[in-house]
Amino acid sequence: MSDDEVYFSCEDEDETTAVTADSATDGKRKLQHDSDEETAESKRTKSESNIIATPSPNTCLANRILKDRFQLNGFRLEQEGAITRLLDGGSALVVFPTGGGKSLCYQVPAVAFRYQDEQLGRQTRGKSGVTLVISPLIALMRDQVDALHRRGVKAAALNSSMSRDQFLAAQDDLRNGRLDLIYCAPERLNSEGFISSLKDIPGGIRLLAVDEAHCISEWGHSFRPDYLKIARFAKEAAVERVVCLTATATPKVADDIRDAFAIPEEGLFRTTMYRPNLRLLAEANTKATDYVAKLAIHLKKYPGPTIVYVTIQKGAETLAAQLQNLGFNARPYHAGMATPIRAKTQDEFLVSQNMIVVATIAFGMGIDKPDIRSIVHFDMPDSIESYSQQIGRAGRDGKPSVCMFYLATKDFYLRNIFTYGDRPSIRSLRLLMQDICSPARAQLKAGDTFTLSLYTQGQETDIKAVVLGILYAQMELHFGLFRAAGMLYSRYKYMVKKPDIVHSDCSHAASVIIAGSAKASRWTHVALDELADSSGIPRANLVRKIDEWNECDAIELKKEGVQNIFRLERPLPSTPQEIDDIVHQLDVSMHATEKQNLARTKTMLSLITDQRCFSRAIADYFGETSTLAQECGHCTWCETHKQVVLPNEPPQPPDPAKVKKVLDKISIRDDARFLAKVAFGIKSPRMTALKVSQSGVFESMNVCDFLELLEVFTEACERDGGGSIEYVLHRG
Ligand SMILES: Nc1ncnc2c1ncn2[C@@H]1O[C@H](COP(=O)(O)OP(=O)(O)OP(=O)(O)O)[C@@H](O)[C@H]1O
Repeated sequence: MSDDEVYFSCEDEDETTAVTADSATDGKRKLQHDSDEETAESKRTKSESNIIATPSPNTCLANRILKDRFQLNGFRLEQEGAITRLLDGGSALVVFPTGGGKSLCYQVPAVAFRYQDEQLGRQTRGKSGVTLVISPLIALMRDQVDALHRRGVKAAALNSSMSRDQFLAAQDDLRNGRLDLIYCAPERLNSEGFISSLKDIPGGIRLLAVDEAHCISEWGHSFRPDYLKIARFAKEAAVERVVCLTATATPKVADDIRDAFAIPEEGLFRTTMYRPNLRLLAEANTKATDYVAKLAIHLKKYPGPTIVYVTIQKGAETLAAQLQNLGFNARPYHAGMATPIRAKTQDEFLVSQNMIVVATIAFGMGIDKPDIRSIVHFDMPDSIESYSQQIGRAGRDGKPSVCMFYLATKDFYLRNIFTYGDRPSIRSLRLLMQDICSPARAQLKAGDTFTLSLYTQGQETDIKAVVLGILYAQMELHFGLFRAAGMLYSRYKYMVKKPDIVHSDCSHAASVIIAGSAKASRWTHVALDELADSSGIPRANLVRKIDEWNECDAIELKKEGVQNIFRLERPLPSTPQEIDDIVHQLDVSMHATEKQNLARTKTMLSLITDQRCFSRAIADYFGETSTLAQECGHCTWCETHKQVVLPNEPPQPPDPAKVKKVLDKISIRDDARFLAKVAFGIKSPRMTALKVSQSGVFESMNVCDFLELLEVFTEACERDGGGSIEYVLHRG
C-alpha cells in the first residue's frame, strides 16, 4: 500500500476537514498545559461522543488508519479515546496492562499527522514532523520498526546495535523529514549532538512517546534517572504533545508522570488489570521444604507453556537443570546468556506447547504468546508492579491459566541483597564528591566542560554503576550542578583500508593525525588529547576527520575508554562545608530509596498474606475504580478463606566469633557498611579489587539481619578508630 492509500470514508468529508482544523489548531505547536479552554474542549468531545454516536473527525481519521494501515478492525477499550485526544492536540498518559495495545496509541497518530496536515493545507509534504519514541528496550525497538516497515510505515531506530551505515541512513532520513517514527533509548538524550540534530527536523517533534513511563517516578519500582531528563527535554525541544505509556502506575506514580509532562487529569486513560481467566494461587513454605519437588508436582498438574520466575541468573540455570533432570522440557533464560541462545529459547518457546522457561525478569518484555498456561513465582518479585506484569503474560487467549506464588523466608535474603546493596556508604559518597569537586575543577566556570570515566569513578568510590547513574541525575536535576553533555572516547586506533584516500588527504587535521599517530603491529594509535594540545587543532575537528575516513570506509576504526562529558551549570562547590552538605543530602535521598524498597517488599508480602482477595488487593493498589467485586472467586483467599502464613523463621543474631573472624580477615575500618556487606554477601567494586570473595568470610553471616550487622560493624569501626559514620536505618 502506498502512503496515499489511507482515505477518508467518513460520511461527511467536508465536516471532517472543518472540525479537524478547529481542534488541531488548538493543540498546535505546543505542549498542552492544562489550559481551561482545552480541558473544556476535550471534556466536551468526550461527553459529546457519549450523547451523539457520530465520531469526531480525528476519531474517524484514526479508525481509517487503524483499518487501512494496520489491518485491524477496531480499537480496544481506551485506545480510541487516547488517540483522539492526541490528534486533537492534547497530551495523554496511557496505563494499559501488558499486551493491552499501548503501541498503537502513538503509532496511529504518527501516521495520522501527515493526513491531518494535508487536509488542513498546513504543511507541505515532508514537513509533518516526526514522532519520537523513547524506549529502554533495543530488542523491542527493532521488532516494532520491522513490523512498521511491513505495514509501509516509515520508521527507524537509533541505537548502539545498528551498523554504522544503518545509523547514518536513519539520521539522514530523520534530517530530511522522511520518517514518521524514530525510536531511541532515554540515554541518547544525554548527547548534545543528538538533541541539536532534532532541532533541524522539518516540522519538529509532533509527538513524544515515552514507553515504560513509570521509570520517571522515584516512587516507581524501576526508577531510571535518565527518564527524569525526558521531561526537561520535552519542554526545551518544544515538543507539541506527549504520550506516556506504562503497564503499571499506582495513583502516586501516575501523578508524578502527569506533573512532569503537564498532562491534565482527563488525559489519563487507564484500563483494568483484572483478568477473570487467571487463577492466582499462593502458598508459603518452610525452610525444610523440598521446593523443587513441590514445583515438579505443580508443573505436572498444570501442563502447557510456562514461565517460572526466579531472581538471580544462577538460580535460573540451576533450577532449569533440575527440572530437565526430572524430565521436563525446561530451559533457562537470563540477561547473562549469549544473545543467540536467548533468541533461540524465545523462538522455541513461542511455538512450543510444553516448554518451561526458568527466567529472571529479563524474559517476558515484548513476548506476546497467547497460550501461556502457567506462571510460577519461585522467588518473590520485587514489587506488586512486577508481579502483575509477570502474571499478565499468562492466558492472553482468554483461556483458564494458573499463577502460583511460592512464598518462603529465603526470599527476603535476596530482596535485601538488592535493597542494601544499592545504598552507598558515607565514605563512598564523600569520595565521590571530593573527586568531582577536585581542586583542578574548582577553577571551571559555568558553561565549561569536564570529562571523567564513570566506570573508573565507580571502582574508586565503591559505588555500583546503576547507583552512580542515580547520583549523577540528582546532582544534575536537584542540585543544578551540571548537565550530561555526551560521551567521548579517550583512545582511538585505526587500520588503513584505502591508503589512497588517507594519504592523499592534504587537510591540516589529516596531516596532524598521520604525523602524530603511533603505528603498532596492526593498529595505528592516536592520542587525540595530546595531539589537540600540541597542534592547536580542536579535538572535535580531529575526531571529525577520523570519523570522515571511517564513514567512507577508508579505515577500520576502534574507539575505547568511554569518558562522560559534563557541562557546568554553575561553579562546583569548593568548601568542605558545601561538599559535606551535598554528601548529606545524597545520603538522605539514598536512605529514602532504601526505605521505599523495603516497604515495596512488605506490600508485596501483604498482598499474599493478608486476609483478602488477591485480585481486589491488586486493583486497590493501582487505584482502579473497577467494577470488580470484593472477591474475585479464583484466588487462594477466595477459594479457601485461609490466610497464607509466612513461617516464623527470624534472622539469627550476629555470632561474635564470626564477627571477629570478619574483622581479623579484613583490615578496613573506615566503612562499616562495607564490612556488613561482606558478612551478609553483597558484592561491591571495592570487594572485587580486594579479592574479598576469597577471604573465606564473604557471606559468612547471611542468616543475620543486615541492619544488625551494620550496627555491630559500626561499633567495631568506632572502637578501632576508623571513624566510619553511618546512619543506621531505624526499624519500623
Ligand atoms: N485494537 C486492536 N485490535 C487487535 N489487536 C490489537 C489492537 N491493539 C493492539 N493489538 C495487538 O495486541 C498486541 C499487543 O500490543 P502491544 O505490543 O502494543 O501491547 P503493549 O501494551 O505495548 O504491551 P507490552 O506492555 O507488553 O509492551 C499486538 O499484537 C497488537 O498488534
